[in-house]
Amino acid sequence: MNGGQVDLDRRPVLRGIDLSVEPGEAVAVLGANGSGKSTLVRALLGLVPLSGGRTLLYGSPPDRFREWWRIGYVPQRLSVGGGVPTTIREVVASGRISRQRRLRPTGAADREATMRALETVGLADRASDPVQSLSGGQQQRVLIARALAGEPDTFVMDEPTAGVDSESQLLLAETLSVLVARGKTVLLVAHELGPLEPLITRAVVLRHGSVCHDGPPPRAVGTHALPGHDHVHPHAVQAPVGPLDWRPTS
Ligand SMILES: Nc1ncnc2c1ncn2[C@@H]1O[C@H](COP(=O)(O)OP(=O)(O)OP(=O)(O)O)[C@@H](O)[C@H]1O
Repeated sequence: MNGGQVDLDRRPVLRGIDLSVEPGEAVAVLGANGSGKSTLVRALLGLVPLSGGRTLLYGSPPDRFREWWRIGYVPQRLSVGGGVPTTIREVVASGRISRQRRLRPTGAADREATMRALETVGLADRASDPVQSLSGGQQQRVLIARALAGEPDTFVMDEPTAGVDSESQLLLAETLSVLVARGKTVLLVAHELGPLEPLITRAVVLRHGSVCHDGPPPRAVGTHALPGHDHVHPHAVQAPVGPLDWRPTS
C-alpha cells in the first residue's frame, strides 16, 4: 500500500496513511502510546515533513495554504508563554492573529471573541493572571480557548482531555458538541474518549504507525469496533476536498 509516510530519526513512524476528513465530522484518532497519533495530526497539518504521500488542507498543500484561520490547532502541551510573563488573555487573543489583516489593530470583534472563548472554558475571571500560574489542566483549557477565539471551521486537538479534571472534560465535550452541531469539523487525538464519546462520529485507530481501523467509534459493540477490523470507511475512498485530505501521490 502506498500512502502518507513519515520517518523520524530515519525510523518509520507512519506508513500507508490514507485519510480524509469531511466537513462536519467529529473524528477521534486513537491508539496506544507511541502508535503515531500526534505525528499523524501534525503531519496532516504540514507541521511534520512527509517522506511519502502528500497532505492537503482544504485542497491546498500546506506551503500554499493561505486560510490558516480556518484551522484551530490545540497542541499537546502548552508551547506559549515560555519564560516571558504572559497573561491568559494575551495567549487566548493570539488565536485571533490569523484572522487579522496585517497592521490592522485589534478590534472589538477580536476582544469579544477572546472573552467569549475565555468564558466558554471557565477562565474569564482569570484573564489577567499570568498563564504560568495555572495548572497543567488549566493551561490546556487556555490552549482550547485560543483555538475557539480564532473561530475556525476545523478544530484539531491533540489529547485535549489529557491531565484535565473531569468537570473541564465535560465542559469541553459540551462545547465541542455545540460546535459540531453548528457544522464545525473536529479531529482530536485521545487515549480514552470519556465524555467526548457521544460526539465522536468516527474513529481512526493507529497501530505501529498504520491505520488498523477507520469507522464507527469503539462504543459500537461488534466486530466493527475492534481495532484491527479492516473495515474501510467510505470517506477514506471518496475524493472530496475536505479540510484535511491526505492521499498518496500515486
Ligand atoms: N521528534 C521525534 N524524533 C524521533 N522520533 C520521534 C519524534 N517524535 C515522535 N517520535 C517517535 O515516533 C513514534 C510516534 O510518536 P507519537 O508522539 O506520534 O505517538 P503518540 O501515539 O502520539 O504517542 P502518545 O500517546 O504517547 O502521545 C514514537 O515511537 C516516538 O518515539
